[in-house]
Amino acid sequence: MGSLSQEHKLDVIEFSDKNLKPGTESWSKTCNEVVSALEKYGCFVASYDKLTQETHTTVFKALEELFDLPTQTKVQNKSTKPLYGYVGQIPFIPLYESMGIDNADTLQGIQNFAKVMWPNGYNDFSEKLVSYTKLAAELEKIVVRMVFERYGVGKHYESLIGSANYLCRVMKYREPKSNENNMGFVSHTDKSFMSTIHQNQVDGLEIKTKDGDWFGVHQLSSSSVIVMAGDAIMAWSNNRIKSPHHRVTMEAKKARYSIAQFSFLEKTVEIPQELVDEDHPMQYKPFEHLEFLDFYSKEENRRLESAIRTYCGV
Ligand SMILES: O=C(O)CCC(=O)C(=O)O
Ligand SMILES: [Fe+2]
Repeated sequence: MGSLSQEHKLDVIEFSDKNLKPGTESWSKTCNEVVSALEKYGCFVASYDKLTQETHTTVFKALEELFDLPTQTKVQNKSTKPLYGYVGQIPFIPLYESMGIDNADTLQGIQNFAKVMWPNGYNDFSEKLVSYTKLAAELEKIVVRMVFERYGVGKHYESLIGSANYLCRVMKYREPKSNENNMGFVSHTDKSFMSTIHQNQVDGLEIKTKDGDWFGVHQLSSSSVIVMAGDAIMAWSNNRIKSPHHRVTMEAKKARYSIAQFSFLEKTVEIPQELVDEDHPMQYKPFEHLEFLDFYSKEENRRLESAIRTYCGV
């Protein structure tokens, strides 16, 4: 792997009560910052003060307990939806293990998952995890609203976000052994509309710029959440926002835990007509988000340079 560029750094944008009142000057300023960061790198760091140190600590303790379960229990995490179940024990990404939780912003969704992991009774895993996932979903909705307002299509926000379903993937990257490569997860773009990522205090996420340079994401705090554009918002925005390639490289001699939460829209996604004009001809046909996921889950489509372009590009 090539060396990392030191020239790039993700913007850090503050999300606190004082700049989250729609209609205020500081709300508009934050909308501008959000869109300019997304247009530049496809992601940014939200400093989200509702996410407390206590929630952070509680959630990652719960994840440690979860990943300490026997593999034969963890593989019971299955779903009828493509790409929603257990992933691990894969020879070319040996450090990586993850599980998927559908309807992750609801206590019920997490309880359905927890019942499978602890069939004989039960701890308070769901209450702990939901204290994070609800905040992550809320943050994502604020960001989406800001993007819509900034692009002058606020009137489409409610109907789009009303159809969002949240998949949470909880992840563990174990530390590499001395004879192992430190690749945690391969380069990819997310298939979501948007994603949020929160990590324990172990770094590893790397982002690719539009010019092809890779850089690491550092100095995250317990209230930092990375907000990242997925392929679906790239299509919806008619390529104004690009979903960035990213990967995980393990440097520390300590396990990394992270929580990625992905929004999927259970409706047809189409570019608002306001975002199509002579200078911005329509780049993508309308598509069903979950059918796109189905397409991507097929082996022959997993290594496409851009699955979304192949799927519905004009
Ligand atoms: O663990 C991370 O920081 C990133 C995970 C990721 O990119 C993904 O699950 O799509
Ligand atoms: Fe990702």
